[in-house]
This record gives sequence, structure tokens and C-alpha cells, in this order.
Amino acid sequence: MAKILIVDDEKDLCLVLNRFLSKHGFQVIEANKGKKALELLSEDAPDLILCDFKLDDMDGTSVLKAIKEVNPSIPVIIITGYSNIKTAVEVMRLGAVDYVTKPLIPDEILMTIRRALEGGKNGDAAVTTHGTNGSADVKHNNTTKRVAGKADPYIFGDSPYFKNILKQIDLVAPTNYSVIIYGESGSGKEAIAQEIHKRSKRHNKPFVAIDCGVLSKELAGSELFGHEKGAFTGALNQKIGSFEIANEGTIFLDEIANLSYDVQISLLRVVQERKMRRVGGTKDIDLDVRIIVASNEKLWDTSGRGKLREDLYHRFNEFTINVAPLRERQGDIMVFASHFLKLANNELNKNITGFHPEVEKTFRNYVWYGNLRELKNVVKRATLLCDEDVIDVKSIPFELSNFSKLQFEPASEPVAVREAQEEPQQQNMPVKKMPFKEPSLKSVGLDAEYEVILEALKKVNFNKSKAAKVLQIDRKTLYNKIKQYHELKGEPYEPEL
Ligand SMILES: Nc1ncnc2c1ncn2[C@@H]1O[C@H](COP(=O)(O)OP(=O)(O)OP(=O)(O)O)[C@@H](O)[C@H]1O
Repeated sequence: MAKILIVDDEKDLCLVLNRFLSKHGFQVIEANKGKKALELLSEDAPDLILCDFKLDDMDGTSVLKAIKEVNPSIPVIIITGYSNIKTAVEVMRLGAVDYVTKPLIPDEILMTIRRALEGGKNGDAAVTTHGTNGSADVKHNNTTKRVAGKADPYIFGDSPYFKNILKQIDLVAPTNYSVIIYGESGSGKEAIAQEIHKRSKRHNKPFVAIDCGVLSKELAGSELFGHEKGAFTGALNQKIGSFEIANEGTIFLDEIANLSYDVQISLLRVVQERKMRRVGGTKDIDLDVRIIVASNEKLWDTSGRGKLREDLYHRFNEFTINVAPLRERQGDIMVFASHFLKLANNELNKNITGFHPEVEKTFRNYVWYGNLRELKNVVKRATLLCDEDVIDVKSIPFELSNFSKLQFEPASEPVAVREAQEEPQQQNMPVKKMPFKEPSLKSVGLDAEYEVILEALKKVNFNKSKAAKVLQIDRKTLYNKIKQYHELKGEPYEPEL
């Protein structure tokens, strides 16, 4: 029975989650503070942590960092409000395995937990030792290491963007060149690395993906190169590292710049001499591994700041692929949305046929901080919620469908965002009324109320309980007002929690 640690300062929510997860056969422990969570992590050895992003005593980033220091391989699922999605997406780089957004939907939580316990990152539960079309003969229940196997399928469409990427993949795949893939979090860097492997002569050998952002300083060497029995305290048995597992195949090192300087020296030896030694070992092991690295900042800058060895950078820099953020690939958004809908339909045994035009418009105008990962999550959740033939506005997060209206501070990527917007002038505008087609006294009143509600929501970072307090109404009344407003506009809205 898997043990789950719930970390949330909302005691009621903990209680509801505890009951729900216990009913589904999990053993549940709770912590209402970050510090308590860290204590329980050491004392109770949970198998997975479900952690609210905003706690009274610690913010999500520090909790996650602290958790990963104690146990780098424990899967952590972040609970976040959609208003914090941008930060949550960044936190994924610190090693969270996935995120779920509020209001929480029980079935979504259950699916996400089950996937995470199977060892996958955001639906990519692919943990086998042999190639992209090989069989699964060894399981590593370890979030830092993924070896390609039965995962969600990738698509490479025929838009100009895809054609260009595929041209580069085809060019480099047959060679032994190292490749650097640049792109924002969730933009599909690993998908491209896998495609290079698939189209190379190494295709029936292992593809091993390592999330270097999650490796602790102490264990990174042993994770990558393995260790001999007794090499250090705790090395009870010999361990084969990722490079040896990937021998004759391809290794994908995500967030490469996070590796410590010592590990970078060992890595340089692998790249230069094609040899490595296990930690504590005395024997050289010959290696023939193709290296693909990924980063979301330019490695030249990283090496300029002394974070990445310059010689290593030059070794990697044999071929570069730049993955554009989703918001700059307007033409691909609905192609991916339809693909993710097909996957979600299969998984949930549903038959939703497409997207309402209003949803398509919303998708095209949104910034997608988490790129494909965020789109996939939104579509999966909408498929779960939707009881119509097509995904309608009420099944997508309120903050997303009202995105342009909720923007009243400059976005952090104004250029990219502006380029991607059909109506650029709407991007940074202040809170605006959403006038009804035919104003009545009721609609004018609601319009004014809605404006005040939006102001309050913004003030408290879209925490609806806090907004209700600011507005001196209870949470239910707040939901009802939002719901009423949307219904009057012909946009039904169903808050869940
Ligand atoms: N071409 C594609 N077709 C279908 N799904 C894709 C494709 N590319 C990416 N995805 C999906 O989008 C999500 C993010 O992709 P991926 O892990 O490759 O991104 P990434 O840039 O490596 O992310 P990170 O930097 O956070 O590790 C995954 O769930 C993946 O399955």
C-alpha cells in the first residue's frame, strides 16, 4: 500500500483528500506546515508527496528544494492555483513530477498519483531498459531516470515549424554528433531527443533520460557513472550508472548546467576518451554513448558565468536545435490540443469530438507558460470535466478563459507574448469590464460587481477563499456570483471546490 504525505495548510482540504485517498487504498499522512512535512519525510518514509505550493511557513520552491535534499527520488506533485501556474511550471524544473491545479478534481488527483507512482513524468511513464520500441524488462521507480519505452506517443505534424525541426533531426540523427536542444520547460525537448535516437542507427539500443536538475550533488556521480560496493557510506551494493545502461545507445541530459563541477570533469572524460570509472572503482569501462543535452538557457552564457566548463560546452556544441515556445507556434496549438484530446479520450474512455470555437480562441491567445505540458494537463482535465460533445469554456480553468482580462501587469515575456497575440493591445491592459450585449440594470450591476471581484482576486493572487474574505462574503457566495455572471453572458461556469 503506497504511503502518501499530504502537505497543505488548509486543514479541511487535507481532511477531504485524506478520506478520498484512504478510500482508494492509500495510506495517508498529513502535514500542515513545510517544516512538519520535512520531519515526516525522514520519520515516515512516504512514497509520494502531494504538496500545496503556498504554505504559511515556507513557499513551494523552498519546500521542494528541501524535500529533494532529503530524498531526491521521491515523486512530488505540486498543488497550485492557476494564477500561480507560471511559478509552478518553473518549480517542475526543481524536480516536481507533475502539478494539479485548484479547484481539485478527485479523479484527476488519483490519475496523477498513479502515474507518478509508476515512475513517469507528466504522462510519460516510460521506464524500461530497451529502445523506443523495445520491451520493458527492468523497472526503475526513480523520477530522475527514464528509459524510453511505452509512453504517450509523440506527433510531428506538417506545419513549417515541424518541417524545419524534422529536417534538423534527419540531418543529425545518422551522425554521432552531440546535440544541444534549447527550449522552455515543457516545450518538447525530450520528445525531440527521443526522435533523434529513434531515427539513428542506435534506435534499438537504450535511450536514457536524466533530469540533472534533480540530481543531488552527492549522488549525481553515482547516478551517472554507478558505484562499487562500499565506495561511500550507504553504498551497500554495486550500482550500474546511467551511462553504462545507455551504452551503445543515447543518453539525454536535461538541465545539464546543474551538474557540479566534479561531475562535469568525469563527463568531460566520457566525451573525450569514451571511458568512465564507477565511483570507487579502479577499472576503466569503455563507452559508446551518444550524448544529447538540453537547457532552457544558452549554455554559452552559462559557461561564461562559470557554471558549465567551457571545454564541455564546446564538446557538446556540435549541433544545436532551438525549440520555439508554444505561444510562438500558433498553428500547432490546436494540432497538439487534438492529439492530447485523443489520448485523454482513450485514457478516460470518453468520446469528446473536439473543441468549442471559444476554447480554440482562448487556447490561441494564451501564453502557455508550461508549453506542451500545460496544454496536455489542461486538455486532460477538461476531458475529465466535460459532459458535452465538445470541450466547452466551462471545462477549462477560469484564469485561462479570462486570461486577457486578468492581465493588468506587464507580462514577463512581453515581446514573445505580443507577437503571439491576435489582439496585441489587449495583453497588458488594466482590468476591464466585460459588457453584456444588451445591458439591463441587472447586467450593469453584475458587471460592476464582477470588476470588484476581479480586483479582489488579483490582490490576493487569485486565492478565492482570501478574495471572499477581502470582499466580506463567504466563498460560496463568491462562486455563485462568478457563476451568475458567466451564465448571464452565456458562458456556464462550474466551480468544483
Ligand atoms: N511532439 C510531441 N507530440 C506529443 N506530445 C509531446 C510532443 N512533445 C512533447 N510532448 C508532450 O509534452 C510534455 C512535455 O514534453 P517534454 O518532456 O519533451 O518537454 P521538455 O522540454 O523536455 O520539458 P522539461 O524541460 O520540463 O523537461 C510531455 O508530456 C510530452 O509527452
